[in-house]
Amino acid sequence: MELSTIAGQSIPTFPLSSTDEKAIPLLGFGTTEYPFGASIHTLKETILEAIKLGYRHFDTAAIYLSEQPLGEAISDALRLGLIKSRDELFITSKLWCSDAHHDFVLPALKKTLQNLKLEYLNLFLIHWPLSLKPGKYEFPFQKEDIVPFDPKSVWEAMEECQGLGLTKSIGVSNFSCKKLETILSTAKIPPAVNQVEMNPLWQQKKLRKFCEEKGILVEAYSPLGAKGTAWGTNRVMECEVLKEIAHAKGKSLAQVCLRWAHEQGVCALVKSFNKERMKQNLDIFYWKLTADEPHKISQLPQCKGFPGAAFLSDDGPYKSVEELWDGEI
Ligand SMILES: NC(=O)C1=CN([C@@H]2O[C@H](COP(=O)(O)OP(=O)(O)OC[C@H]3O[C@@H](n4cnc5c(N)ncnc54)[C@H](OP(=O)(O)O)[C@@H]3O)[C@@H](O)[C@H]2O)C=CC1
Ligand SMILES: O=C[C@H](O)[C@@H](O)[C@@H](O)[C@H](O)C(=O)O
Repeated sequence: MELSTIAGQSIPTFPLSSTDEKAIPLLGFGTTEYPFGASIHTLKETILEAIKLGYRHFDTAAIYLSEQPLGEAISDALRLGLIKSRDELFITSKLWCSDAHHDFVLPALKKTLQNLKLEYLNLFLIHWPLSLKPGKYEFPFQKEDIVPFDPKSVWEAMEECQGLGLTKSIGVSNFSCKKLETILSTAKIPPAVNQVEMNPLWQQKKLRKFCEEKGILVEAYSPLGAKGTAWGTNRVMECEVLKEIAHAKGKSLAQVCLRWAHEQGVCALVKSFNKERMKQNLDIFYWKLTADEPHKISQLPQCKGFPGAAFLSDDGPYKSVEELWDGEI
């Protein structure tokens, strides 16, 4: 793992693929919020502030409504000289489920690039192993819009996107080991990343071991439990064991969660639109957890924050959370 110094901050990076000279910074800035787009009018300034603080990795998605403000912030950062070139940034976006059909993937990526005013993404992910009727972007979506998902043809289209140079790497999100196996069984380009919920209360031990064996980098979303969102809970931020560790270290509970994720060898994506917390979340690289602390964390009872009930339908493809996560819940 190499250390790259950016804007006074050192965020460790990892060389994700041979097609991307820009290694992935192992801490990324999340741009979703609940409800989606709630602070769309201030988001550009927030992201610009994040760039000033030293964030270089940004996670967006077509469904978040944050692609456009992120693109505007990047243009402003270049104009203001905060960065010399777009190549200094690592930008991820995601294919929404209504575009998870072979012929819709490339147009969706082109639209994403247009929103971002960029010529390429660093990473393009299938957001969920799920398809919705094409053209439907309402959120929350209707159960009757859920249609069968064909991983093989969607992945082929993702590979075409990488082949065209419109994204340097491709990957998936919210995929179980079994669903990754399905992709790997026909893939010409294996997924570089699986972005999943991961925090001290949902540690993903089995999935992480599988991904490590296959050379797939795990990205941890909701590393603080996403308190206050439809997909999160306050359980992580109110966990007594984490509070005790934070108190003993003189760090915040959020910093303990992010440091723990970092020490587990994953890339953590954290969202804060508050300047002080944005700063605090960056300060996780110059101290360590002591040996007994990860041990205490590893003993915490596990409880998934977002089982994904919205993605279930009586007509399938997933009728239960066990089917959605292939029993890994
Ligand atoms: N692929 C997928 O399906 C998903 C991907 N993601 C990605 O992962 C990113 C991060 O996950 P997310 O779900 O947003 O949840 P997080 O675990 O990052 O939690 C975000 C919440 O924590 C608060 N917070 C942030 N920092 C601190 C701190 N230091 N102290 C106290 N509270 C804090 C934020 O509030 P405030 O802003 O007020 O600081 C916000 O309410 C997303 O933004 C998105 O990019 C997320 C969910 C699903
Ligand atoms: O009901 C669905 C959820 O809100 C889901 O869409 C989000 O968790 C999303 O995956 C995200 O990336 O933020």
